[in-house]
Amino acid sequence: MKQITIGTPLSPSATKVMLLGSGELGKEVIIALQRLGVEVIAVDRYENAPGHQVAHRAHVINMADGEALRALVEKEKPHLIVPEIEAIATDMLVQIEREGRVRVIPTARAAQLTMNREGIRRLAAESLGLPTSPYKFADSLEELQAAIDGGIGYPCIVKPVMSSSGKGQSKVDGPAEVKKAWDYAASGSRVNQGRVIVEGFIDFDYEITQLTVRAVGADGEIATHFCEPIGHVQVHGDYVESWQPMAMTPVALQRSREIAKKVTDDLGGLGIFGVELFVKGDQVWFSEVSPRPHDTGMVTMCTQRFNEFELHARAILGLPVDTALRAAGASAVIYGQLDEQGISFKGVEEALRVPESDLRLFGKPESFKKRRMGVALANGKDTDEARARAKLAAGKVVPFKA
Ligand SMILES: Nc1ncnc2c1ncn2[C@@H]1O[C@H](COP(=O)(O)OP(=O)(O)OP(=O)(O)O)[C@@H](O)[C@H]1O
Ligand SMILES: NCC(=O)N[C@@H]1O[C@H](COP(=O)([O-])[O-])[C@@H](O)[C@H]1O
Ligand SMILES: [Mg+2]
Repeated sequence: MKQITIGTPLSPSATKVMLLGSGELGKEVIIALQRLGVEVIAVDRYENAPGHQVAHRAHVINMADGEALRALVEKEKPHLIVPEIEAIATDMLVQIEREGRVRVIPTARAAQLTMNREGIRRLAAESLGLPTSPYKFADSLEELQAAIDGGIGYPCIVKPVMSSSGKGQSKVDGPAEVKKAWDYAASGSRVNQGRVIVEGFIDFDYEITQLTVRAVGADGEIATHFCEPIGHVQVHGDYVESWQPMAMTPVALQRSREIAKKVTDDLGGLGIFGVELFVKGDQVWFSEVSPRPHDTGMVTMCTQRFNEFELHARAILGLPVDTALRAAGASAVIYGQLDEQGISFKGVEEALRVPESDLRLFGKPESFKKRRMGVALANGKDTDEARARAKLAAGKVVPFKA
């Protein structure tokens, strides 16, 4: 793995990186890359996405359209392609990578396997033998019912095979709720595939994201680095709060990292991964993995020497990383609360008066009641204090339409 030479942006020597997806996570990756002198091209499905607002150039295309994707890659000729969301034409990324002119982060195969829950779940459970919830796939309501009756049982979780941030996901407690879950999955699927995964419900004590970085070491070999574990709370499958470090037993931490190492070794390439794990006592289950920065990892903007976006930027360029924790901290999500374009925010000043707090307002052009529009960050003497402060700060910020 070679280090990439960094040139001058907007000149023939420029080192060019194309982000596929330019939401709140991509925006921070772009800022980190630009600080290292990289020329960044931001792509998303709609105009004025958060990352578009801070990139050298912005494009709006249907990223699930392989031909549109290829045409843009040929026009921009980036050195690296950095997928930021799952819903992209990953088959085309595999082809482009094969042609050898562009590197896909971390690898086109990783993007392809994680785009669809079936790909990554079968890899983790069936090829790598990692512990996961029991699961089955279904293409119709009848198959879903048969999967539940045939062993998955109640309660269970139904999700579209292609979705994220909990879209189309529901918990099913009994037979009366199966049809509703099927219909909801069909409506929430990113690409309406009409296929779902049904998973046995894991009654975990807590869940974590183990941020795992694959970066080039001084010897030129790829080494794996772990961040301190991040604890989080999810509501309806979407993260609302996260904190770092999460206190874990030594055995649970070791098992988490063994699982993270196995799955990221298999996915390969360079960059950061968010490995999602469920923990009960010393027992650990693999849930899923993002081959990119993770939403719960936004907390690292106030906890680590280098946040997860900076780590991703460094790792993909072949540069050294340092995953050290600096201070205990927490993040709390700010939802849009309104279905409106061009909203404003009251209470920013009060939020920033909360001790050791900070805010990110993403600048998304359109708000939905449950769209993540910002995040509050806070430090404290421990994660309890940080969590209380982050929630307090987030609660002070009130979206309104002027
Ligand atoms: N089998 C399960 N048992 C118990 N809880 C679950 C299970 N599957 C999912 N959950 C809960 O729902 C959350 C979201 O699930 P999952 O990560 O699969 O969805 P997602 O839409 O891919 O989310 P994201 O894209 O934000 O990571 C989990 O973090 C967990 O809180
Ligand atoms: N769990 C995945 C995740 O958090 N992805 C982040 O949300 C954005 C989409 O937001 P939107 O749906 O509000 O456009 C993505 O672009 C990415 O930054
Ligand atoms: Mg998840």
